[in-house]
Amino acid sequence: MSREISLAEVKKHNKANDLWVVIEDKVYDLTKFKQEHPGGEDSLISVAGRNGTREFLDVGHSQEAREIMKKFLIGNLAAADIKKKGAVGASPTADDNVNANANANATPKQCCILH
Ligand code: HEM
Repeated sequence: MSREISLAEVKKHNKANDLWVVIEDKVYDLTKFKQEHPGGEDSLISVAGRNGTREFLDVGHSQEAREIMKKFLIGNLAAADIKKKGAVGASPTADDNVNANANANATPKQCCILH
């Protein structure tokens, strides 16, 4: 179950009879589940082909619901699409800093006599 699926791919499955949803960076095929969903078909159709994490969490789904959803997991949201979502306020990681320092040490100091 480690298939990577892009958001663009998820968007193609945005219909009642072809219904994929992203929840917490995982992709679910809920086409067959929608008739069984205690919250009704319409709620799932309303998030078809997109990220439904907020809607899913707003309901406060039970642990039982979380068990059921595992059966419909088809893959993980592609890393590139996860990053896009969380890009706000991004700061350099510790690794970036280590590399920056390493480079600073490795590179001879520039002469500023012309500036
Ligand atoms: C794989 C995904 C999902 C599964 C397995 C699932 C399962 C369930 C289950 C078992 C319940 C009964 C209450 C509970 O046990 O929490 C429920 C209720 C409900 N679900 Fe979902 N659900 C899923 C996704 C969603 C999404 C994406 C939405 C909204 C867009 C949604 C909206 C609702 C609503 C509105 C209820 C009714 C809550 C109530 O009656 O108070 N569900 N769901």
